[in-house]
Amino acid sequence: MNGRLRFLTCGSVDDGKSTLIGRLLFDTKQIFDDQFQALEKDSARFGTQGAAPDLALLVDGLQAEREQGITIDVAYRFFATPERAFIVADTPGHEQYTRNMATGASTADAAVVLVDARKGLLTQTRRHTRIVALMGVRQVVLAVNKMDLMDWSESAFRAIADEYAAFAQELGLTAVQSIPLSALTGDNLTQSSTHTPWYGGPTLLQWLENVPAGLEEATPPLRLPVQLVLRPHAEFRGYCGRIAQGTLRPGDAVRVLPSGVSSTVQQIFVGEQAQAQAQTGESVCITLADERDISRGDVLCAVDAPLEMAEQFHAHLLWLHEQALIPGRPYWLQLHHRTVSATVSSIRHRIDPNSGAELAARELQMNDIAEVHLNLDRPLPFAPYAENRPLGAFILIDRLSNATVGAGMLDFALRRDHNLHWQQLSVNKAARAALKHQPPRCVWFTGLSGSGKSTLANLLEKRLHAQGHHTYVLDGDNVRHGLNRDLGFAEADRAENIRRVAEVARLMVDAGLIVLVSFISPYRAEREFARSLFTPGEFLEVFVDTPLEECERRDPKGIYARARAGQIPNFTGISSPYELPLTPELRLSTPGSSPEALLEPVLM
Ligand SMILES: Nc1ncnc2c1ncn2[C@@H]1O[C@H](COP(=O)(O)OS(=O)(=O)O)[C@@H](OP(=O)(O)O)[C@H]1O
Ligand SMILES: Nc1ncnc2c1ncn2[C@@H]1O[C@H](COP(=O)(O)OP(=O)(O)O)[C@@H](O)[C@H]1O
Repeated sequence: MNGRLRFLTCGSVDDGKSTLIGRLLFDTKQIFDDQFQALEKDSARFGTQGAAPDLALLVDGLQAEREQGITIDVAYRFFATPERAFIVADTPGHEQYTRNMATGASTADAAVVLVDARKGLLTQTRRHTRIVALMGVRQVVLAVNKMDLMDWSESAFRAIADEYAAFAQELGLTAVQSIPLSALTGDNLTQSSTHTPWYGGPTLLQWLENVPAGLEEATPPLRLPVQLVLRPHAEFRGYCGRIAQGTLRPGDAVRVLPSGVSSTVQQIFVGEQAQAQAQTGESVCITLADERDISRGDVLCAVDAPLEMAEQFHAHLLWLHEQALIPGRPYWLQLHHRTVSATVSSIRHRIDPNSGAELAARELQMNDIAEVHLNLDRPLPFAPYAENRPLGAFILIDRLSNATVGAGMLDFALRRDHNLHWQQLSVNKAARAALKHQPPRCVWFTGLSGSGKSTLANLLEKRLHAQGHHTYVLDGDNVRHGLNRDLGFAEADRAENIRRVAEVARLMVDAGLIVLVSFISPYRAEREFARSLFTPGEFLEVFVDTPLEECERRDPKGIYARARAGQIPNFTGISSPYELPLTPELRLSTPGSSPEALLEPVLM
């Protein structure tokens, strides 16, 4: 046996993926008799192949069944020949295809890229190959399918194979094999074809049986990301996870990251069994000689070769959501088993899937691939994806909907943060606030233009000032003339606008001030980010709740009239969204009340 091979299939819809997997299962005798009889019946009713069994129905049928139940991103099928066992990631071909494909590719040893011989290479072929290469899959086979419809033309095959080889070479895929085949007839799939005397290479199955498997290095040093801490009773504390690299033996000295504390491995369990050794790819539960504070997301490393830690990265990112990626907007980032807050600080460039050209981009749309700079809210242990997939692969999650919106690969740490250390200052926030005899606060007014944010913030400042408090008002109109002069009103600009203002407000609160912020701040994501910069109780969100009609009626700057006349694009409430605050500390409904009356409870 050549060990187990994990592979995935990809290509455009209708290239014959289901038929190909169906035929592989069928020809390697993975299909039970009763399934085959059902298939013959279904083929007569729904099939596209006349009286012959339609093997695509086998896969599609299972898929339909699956889609009725819980949604599974990727289904894994198992089959085996005397030579090898296989796990094929079947990535359903609907609109979430790219996401599923990326998930499948992240654990695959090899990829089968299908093309329709009649169509040749398409954008989708190139995009998928790019993702496969990006995800670190080095073994790629091009299955030139439907050769029967091209009369087994050698020249047609060569043209496609040569074009693909040149493309693959650019991506660093040097060992690409192209195979002329027909998934429908089975030619060159599991049996050598009599139609291609000019082809001397392997069948697809031979290629799959012989291609090298295994990705992660089994060589030291040890890296074990902790997935779970087991504490069934007071005497036992086990740390469980899958070894990402290296070997592990009782007595080994380990260092825990990020904390840096060290200890010695006491016992290693694989399942219920105590073992003398475990290595890369094995799921283990270990105990340590000392009581250490270790939690999910920590990484155990060889004591003398700990992982690098960083919080700023150069990375490749695949965007997976209809809602565009907005630089500066905070997302959750999950790296091995740790979740932290992160922003894309800049999009270096987007990559053209066809040519590989580097294109300028301010946002990323669904299925875009880009190189970006990432900013995490704290340093994490990591390895470049090219060196170790489990320690360099991350996903981005929307903070409000919890949807996975991006998948990426860390390339390297940006050295900048290594030279930057928080200055330990002896006069701190508490000392500054004490001198001012006030608790520092950030009062964040949000609402439509004309809702009354500035009026209320100004009045509140006047009152606080009269009481002897130290205050400052940050107002959209003013800040946009200076610090944020470079920003407009597109979604990405507004996100950056609020990010900067939130950071400024944090500095002012750190200075001991009561800061009153008055910005439309239409997106929940940015308001939540602002909140996250402060300690609990320090940040007060005040929703100035005035209906759009009332704001339009007031129109103190005549701005709504111009927006309605089509003179102002992306106008909040008209052609750009305002996401209502869900749980503000305070909601002030302004129609029918004076600003003084509204602020009375705040000042008591
Ligand atoms: N397209 C568009 N949409 C909304 N508002 C616009 C726009 N263009 C200019 N203005 C004027 O800019 C003020 C809002 O700026 P903000 O920085 O508060 O906006 S945001 O928080 O970034 O959404 C806002 O001022 P306020 O009326 O004080 O809210 C408007 O006068
Ligand atoms: N209860 C109220 N609170 C605040 N403003 C009010 C209220 N009632 C009427 N207004 C009027 O609404 C307008 C709000 O404008 P402004 O404070 O500049 O809003 P924003 O800063 O949200 O754009 C002002 O003309 C103000 O006099």
